[in-house]
Amino acid sequence: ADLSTNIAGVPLPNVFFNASGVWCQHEHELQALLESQSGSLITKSATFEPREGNPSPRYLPIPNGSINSMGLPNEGYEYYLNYARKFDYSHTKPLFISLSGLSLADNVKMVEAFVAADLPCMLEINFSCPNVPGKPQLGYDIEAMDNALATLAPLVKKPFGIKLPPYFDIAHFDQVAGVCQKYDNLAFLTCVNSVGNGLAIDFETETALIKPKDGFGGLGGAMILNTALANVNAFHRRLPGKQVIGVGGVTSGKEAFLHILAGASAVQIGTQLKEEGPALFERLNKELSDIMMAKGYNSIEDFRGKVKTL
Ligand SMILES: C=Cc1c(C(=O)O)[nH]c(=O)[nH]c1=O
Repeated sequence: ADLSTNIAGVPLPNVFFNASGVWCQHEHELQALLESQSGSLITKSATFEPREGNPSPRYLPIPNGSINSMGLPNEGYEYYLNYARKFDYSHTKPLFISLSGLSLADNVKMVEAFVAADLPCMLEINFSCPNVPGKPQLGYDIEAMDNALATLAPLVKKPFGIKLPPYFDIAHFDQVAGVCQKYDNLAFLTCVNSVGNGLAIDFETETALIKPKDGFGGLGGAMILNTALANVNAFHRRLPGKQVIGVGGVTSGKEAFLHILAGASAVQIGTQLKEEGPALFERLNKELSDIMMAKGYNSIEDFRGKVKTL
């Protein structure tokens, strides 16, 4: 079956790529994604200055998923800007760049640098990092998000996307969609980031599993699939002129199929990629293709967003 798709008109040979933050902080990791069967690749969310991030242990697999409080470790935006400059855009797969400034001013400076470089890469601005102590995430401050978009959208000029946290209230879906609708070049939403500030405790040692933030960290993996599907479908229904990239709980072709059925135009993988490595993408392509053939679908558009209701 044909797993190709496009985001803001940019073709992807297949729907799969990494979730920002996983297998993408350093060039050798990005190279492994480039050589994998992924349909694209996205860099670790960049801040203006390089960051060490939080003390370890800061990521752990747990039953049905993972918990992390990485603390935005990254090489600084210039590292990723240089990578974007050197990237061979004749590749079959496009490059996405994730930006996660610690302030609007930092996001402005990074966006301006990328726009000035005039590169074909796609920007995904992260409004939802849950793990920077003292920095409440933009995604849960609707006014701050609107203000950020009012500043950043005109600067970016070309189509771009934002990475959103999960929402759990219909009124919030309505409010966030209302804000996003105002920005014509906001072309896609990536839903969802980790479910913020969970707590994993070891029964034997009676101790939190990860070191930062008293053990509080973002939850990912299988346990967040149904929250992710709801966010993908909520924004797919509310924003027909925009696209949604689905992420959360994809461990096989089956969950990818469900994300697309919910409305996703592409599918990112975090926890499962962290655990399985880039060979995952060959498996997912085969599993999704087999599912589509079994159901009589030839392309993504044959079933995308067509989830039925009772
Ligand atoms: C960019 C920081 C993020 C981090 C992090 O670096 O702690 N973890 C997540 O689960 N999501 C994020 O957006």
